[in-house]
Amino acid sequence: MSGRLASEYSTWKKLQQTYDVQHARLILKDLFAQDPNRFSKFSEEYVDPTDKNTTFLLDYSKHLITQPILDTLLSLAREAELETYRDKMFAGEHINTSEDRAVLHVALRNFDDFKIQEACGSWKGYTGKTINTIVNIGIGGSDLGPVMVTEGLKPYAKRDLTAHFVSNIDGTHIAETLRLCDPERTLFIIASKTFTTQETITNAESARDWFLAAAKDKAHVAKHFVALSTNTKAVTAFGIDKANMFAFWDWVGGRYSLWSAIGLSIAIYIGYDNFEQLLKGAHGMDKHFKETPLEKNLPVLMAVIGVWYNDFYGSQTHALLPYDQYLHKFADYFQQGDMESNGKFVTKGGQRVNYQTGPIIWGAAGTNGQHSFYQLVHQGTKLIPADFIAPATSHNPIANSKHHRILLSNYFAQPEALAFGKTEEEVRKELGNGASEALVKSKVFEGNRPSSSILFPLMTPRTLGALIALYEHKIFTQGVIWGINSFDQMGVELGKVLAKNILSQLNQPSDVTGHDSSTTGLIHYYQKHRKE
Ligand SMILES: O=P(O)(O)OC[C@H]1O[C@@H](O)[C@@H](O)[C@@H](O)[C@@H]1O
Repeated sequence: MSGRLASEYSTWKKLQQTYDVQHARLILKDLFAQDPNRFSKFSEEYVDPTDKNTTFLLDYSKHLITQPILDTLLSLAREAELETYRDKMFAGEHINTSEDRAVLHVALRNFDDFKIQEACGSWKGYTGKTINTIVNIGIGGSDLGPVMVTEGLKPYAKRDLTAHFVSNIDGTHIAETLRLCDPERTLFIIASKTFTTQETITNAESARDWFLAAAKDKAHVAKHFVALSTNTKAVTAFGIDKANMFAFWDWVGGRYSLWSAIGLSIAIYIGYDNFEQLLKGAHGMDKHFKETPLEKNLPVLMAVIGVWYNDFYGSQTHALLPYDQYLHKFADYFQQGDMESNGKFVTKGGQRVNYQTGPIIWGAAGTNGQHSFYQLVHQGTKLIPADFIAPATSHNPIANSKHHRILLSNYFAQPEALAFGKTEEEVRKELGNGASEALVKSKVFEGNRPSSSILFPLMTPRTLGALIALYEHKIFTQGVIWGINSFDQMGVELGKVLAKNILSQLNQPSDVTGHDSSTTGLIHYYQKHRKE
């Protein structure tokens, strides 16, 4: 985060040479054959420094690395002054330089300083009925975290409460959600750091109209609308009482905000005690990141291995593959977490980078992905590093855990198949003599496709907190190495500005001015065919 070009570091140059000379020889099958201790060397059990019961295993042995390569990757992190920038973040220095802000989501997990009260339960609606539904209206960081965590921790949910999340400006999203709600028993949580986001404010206004159509009296809004924001003025202008505003601060980035008041829907849904456990789990990982030597520092290891593929192997993407249905939003969440943080082509010093920065993050819950895109992961022409994530124990051990054993057999098998593949010789043997050459070739798995495996005992609030913080710090580390500011999001602005201009031109064809012929043609076609 010094803002220097990573390609200028001596260790970067060394890594490039190492790649050029060695990559053809980095074959997982051989690396495992040469060293029977490879697994124990390249795996680490995380034990939460504040709670020995929160653990998981990170196996990074199925990566195209040797000890000297890993050592050089860690030297790269040192040359980029990772430790200094990490300490600056924890000390509250303004490492978000473009916005001149501190980056202190880690302070929210130091929850002695932070309390939010449980808002539901005793909370009654305007007719005196208890609240049984919450609707979080927010987008981006004010939506994805609450959605991912409430899904992830559903087994801890209070069963008498339903949570909905509305984000898209598409009227279908709010309309379909409101169909499921009773105005007398619904609490709307308007989540927006800035309270100016067009989608959120428009959805909130439509929710308020829907509510008032039933409740009639504006005074009842106070019982059914709360706000999570940094912008008191805009919240009160909307008509939400200041007393119903849960504040937070500009040093909490949107995509790092589930730990703040933005987590209210999570706290209501799983209860405050469980929310606190989530924070504690993240705090444990913060401590690990802050205090563990880089050689054993799990987010750092994941980050530097990611840099190896991204910048030297030319991998374009990174897949997140949780073998846990509860984590089906995990990849969506880190799509924003990673891509909005590290999708930048300019360093903090303002230079255009001459290397790749953030990878494209994608994924789906296993085993669904296997029946969809794994064909390409196994036999396509692209190298796709992947993280396989699973719990040893399921919250739903139905059929004597038969489902879970099958799920986990797939979780173990896929990384094995990716790494070791199937040779032509093996295929030939299997098919016997008469098989065509084309058929033989089509059944070969080249292997040597790398992955990490993360295995934890059971999905608990504390474990999920640790896992989220693990990835946050991985993203931070990579941002430091690439010299970019991981904490602004200038790239989302241009489209917003253009949309605002176009919105004012949608009435009639003669209003459409100042665009290229493609954009003009598209808007004209829309104007011809709309029925409103
Ligand atoms: O929480 P608010 O202010 O509504 O922002 C919601 C989202 O807006 C987007 O444009 C991004 O910048 C995200 O980082 C942010 O989380």
